[in-house]
Amino acid sequence: MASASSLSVSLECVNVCKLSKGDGSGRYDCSVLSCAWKAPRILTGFLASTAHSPQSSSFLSGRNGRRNQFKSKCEVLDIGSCYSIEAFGSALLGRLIKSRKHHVAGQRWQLFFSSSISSGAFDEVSPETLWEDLRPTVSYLSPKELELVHNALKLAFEAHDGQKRRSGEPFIIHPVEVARILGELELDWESIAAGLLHDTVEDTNVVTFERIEEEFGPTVRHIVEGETKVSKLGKLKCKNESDSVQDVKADDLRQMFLAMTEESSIAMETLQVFAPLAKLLGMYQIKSELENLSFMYTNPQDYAKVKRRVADLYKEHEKELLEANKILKKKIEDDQFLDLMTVKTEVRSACKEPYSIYKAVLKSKGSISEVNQIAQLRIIIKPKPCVGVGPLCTSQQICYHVLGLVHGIWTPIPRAMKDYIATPKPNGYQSLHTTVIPFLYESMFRLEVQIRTEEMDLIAERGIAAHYSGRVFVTGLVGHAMPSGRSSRGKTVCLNNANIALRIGWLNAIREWQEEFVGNMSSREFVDTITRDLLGSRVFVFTPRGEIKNLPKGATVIDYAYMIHTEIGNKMVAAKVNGNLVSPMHVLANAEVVEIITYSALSSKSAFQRHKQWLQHAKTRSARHKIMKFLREQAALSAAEITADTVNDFVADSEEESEVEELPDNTEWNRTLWEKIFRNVVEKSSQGKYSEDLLMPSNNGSAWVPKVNGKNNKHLQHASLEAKGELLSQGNDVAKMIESNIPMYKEVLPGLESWHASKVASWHSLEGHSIQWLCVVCIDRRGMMAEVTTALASVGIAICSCVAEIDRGRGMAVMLFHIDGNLDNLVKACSSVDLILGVLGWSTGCSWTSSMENPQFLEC
Ligand SMILES: Nc1nc2c(ncn2[C@@H]2O[C@H](COP(=O)(O)OP(=O)(O)O)[C@@H](OP(=O)(O)OP(=O)(O)O)[C@H]2O)c(=O)[nH]1
Repeated sequence: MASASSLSVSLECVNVCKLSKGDGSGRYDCSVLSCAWKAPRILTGFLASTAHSPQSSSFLSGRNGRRNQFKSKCEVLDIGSCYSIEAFGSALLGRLIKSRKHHVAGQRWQLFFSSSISSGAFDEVSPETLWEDLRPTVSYLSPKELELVHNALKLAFEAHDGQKRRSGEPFIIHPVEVARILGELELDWESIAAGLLHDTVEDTNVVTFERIEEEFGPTVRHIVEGETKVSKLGKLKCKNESDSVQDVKADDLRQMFLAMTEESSIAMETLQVFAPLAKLLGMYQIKSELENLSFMYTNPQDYAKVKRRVADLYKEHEKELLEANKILKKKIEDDQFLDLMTVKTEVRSACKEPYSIYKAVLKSKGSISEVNQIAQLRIIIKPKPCVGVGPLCTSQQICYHVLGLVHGIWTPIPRAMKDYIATPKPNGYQSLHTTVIPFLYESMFRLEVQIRTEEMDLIAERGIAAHYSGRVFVTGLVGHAMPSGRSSRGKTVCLNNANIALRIGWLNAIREWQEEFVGNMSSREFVDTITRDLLGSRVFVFTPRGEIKNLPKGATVIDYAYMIHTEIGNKMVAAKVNGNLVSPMHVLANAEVVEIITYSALSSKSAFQRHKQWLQHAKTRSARHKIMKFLREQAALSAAEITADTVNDFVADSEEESEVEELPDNTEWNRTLWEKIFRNVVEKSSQGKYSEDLLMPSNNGSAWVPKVNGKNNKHLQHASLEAKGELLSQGNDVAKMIESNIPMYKEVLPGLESWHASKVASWHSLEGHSIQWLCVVCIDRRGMMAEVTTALASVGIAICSCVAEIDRGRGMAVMLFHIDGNLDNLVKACSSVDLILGVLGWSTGCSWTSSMENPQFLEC
């Protein structure tokens, strides 16, 4: 049983919109379910928020107020930017209830339909008949919990007694159906009780929240109350708009006319948002139901064509499928290894779902009449919990053995094999896939074979619900039986926490994103982020330790760094792929080994500049958000005058640009920004530290202008510095050089300060006057010097002298240039030097003769 406390994801707010009541009540039933739920509550809220008539033949049968429902839904989801995976999970589940019946309507090779409430049995509905019907579904609960659920059912019955839908169906059937679906997902008793009671307070006078809390505890109340608030909000909204009754009716009528188009836009939304979310949550059954129904509504012609094609193919290949099934079963039965290692191995025939077939057609740019591969065989292995002494083999190894059997009897199609056991999908899905041609010499009938254990199959069907259900799983090692959990519906279950933890890694990613993005991202953006980043095509790369990391296709090193850890992304200065230094903008390819080089002492300015550029190359929204946050922080640190507004403007711009994933024309922006930073840093350095009289007056009484490289340099801003501790004097006291304030200097190369000072002093002494210098600290790599000098030359900076040192042990280098150039050029130069791959930072300044009492410096 799923426990409310069993999940690490605790979220503050659940927002849910009812799809439709389907009862013709004409009320505005958009709802917000707002409560602090744990993950299992996703499912309860999701169902509880959705009313559905099992008898309805329409996918979305709400009649009146539908338009408002959906308008409000968007508003609701955005309230206070409070969103959560529960919100989406809830809304998602809402779509499920309706779809149940369509399983029946659909021509499937394998049908299942759990509801046993028949439409003709309305008159016989009583608490006891309903309980008889529901009980088997929730039989995994303890006797005490069963009693509580039974009591909830009795109370719900009492509350809804006499209430009927237009169809004549007693209202109580809806909450019982909700409870049934929750029961099928094996959620905890509180979720199921709340499912039964979710409409009792709102729709009846019998039950109060206090009573629910008294009889069922605060958790059940919390869920029911949250759901009820949602519905009330919809009603209040109507009142607040102070519409007259006529107005409301007119609006209802208008909406009736719009209903048909609404249905298709709702179906479209389901396809675009909710089905992908079901996929994300690993709820493949639900995903398929939602997709097929939406497909039917959005594109009835193609839907019908696909169904016809499936029926034709089925007729055509039915015999082959049965034969293949038989051959495989025999092979499995005769296999001694399987006999030794497994309790049983099932072979099930299945058919690809209509919408999946259609997607494949679109992808191949073919036509529906060309579809020829729809048959699937699923081999579900149940390993023995304990064989002999010690581990004999893992359950995964049994799967690979079965794959060998399949390939031994049938010809596999080259490169069609997929190993989702070694590299599970982000939603936790594990299975081996291969496609074979079983009767190669007689027919081109293709068969997709999926091989997995019972445990993997459970996750394949239920996804997140399997993780948080009471069911625990078969251990990975055959021969090491873990303590057996409750046996649910005859299935052996054992705990394997490591596996579970591994598989819910993606859930943690969502949680992390949610924490990260609350307040920064609208609900819709959040859904987009998840669907795009987690559900699109993937690329698999390795960490230097050999762990597999899984990113969206097109992701760059930047995405990888941020996926590993926000701080890694923030401190990245370069990266290696397969041992070679690459740009962080490098687009990852499968099987690359990616290593991130970080540097903690990067100056804020430098970090700002490079991350600004990276922003355009981060493919994942998650990385982009993290970079934007970082940029704000760095901008604040770098220069007070780069106001939050400036950065916000920039961030807003880049958000828009990010859709097209293009590099911005950054030259103008860079220049302005860097000028600001330069001037600001210099000004900041002098703020509060120096009194006016310490500034050296010029001969003509105006502010003193330093002579640099022998010339009066008007462009240089200047500041005097406290003599205490920060002066570097060198040699025969002919020059003083002020250390620029970039912390990396001390760490990068030992003795750097004195090396730096001595070089500057010697240039100073050689020239006989102040000189301008630029120091670049970087990673030691081929071509670095050429790139830096090119950057300087390209903006008109003259290089008078240059020295460089390499620390091979650390793979770092420092270059010191005696330069000649004005501030504008220097700004441009530093800006482009900063973007050179492997540059960690730079500083610039000028030397002063010792005769000057108040040394001046320029720091960048
Ligand atoms: N339960 C579950 N099953 C999965 C998952 N991913 C793939 N499958 C199953 O494997 C089939 C083939 O998937 P893949 O081998 O990845 O092939 P693909 O690249 O063509 O999608 C899917 O059929 P399909 O017709 O391609 O379905 P669809 O995923 O395109 O809708 C589906 O039956 C998953 O995450 N969970």
